[in-house]
Amino acid sequence: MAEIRDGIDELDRRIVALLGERMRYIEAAARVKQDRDVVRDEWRKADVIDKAAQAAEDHDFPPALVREIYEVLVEGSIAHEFVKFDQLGEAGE
Ligand SMILES: O=C(O)C(=O)C[C@]1(C(=O)O)C=C[C@@H](O)C=C1
Repeated sequence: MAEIRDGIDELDRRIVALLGERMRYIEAAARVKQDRDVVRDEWRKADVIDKAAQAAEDHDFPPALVREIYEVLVEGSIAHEFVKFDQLGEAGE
């Protein structure tokens, strides 16, 4: 059991490292977007979640669970992007 848990812990470190890498792209998006109205993009959110669900099927992981995880992930990313977007605006004022 200890070996299994070590394996899970190692994978979790890698998953969180990748999530951090994803968040750096969110921050890049905040720098590139010119208008606060385009920070939230519902079409793109649905596109991201659909692609993640497809990837889940490819990797034998429940797609419905990935949809739930990505709903939280993308909403958290949007919230983070708004914070960064607003900070950039304040810095430029
Ligand atoms: O694709 C974008 O425009 C992003 O900013 C990335 C992202 C995401 O988390 O994938 C975040 C905010 C948008 O609403 C849509 C998608």
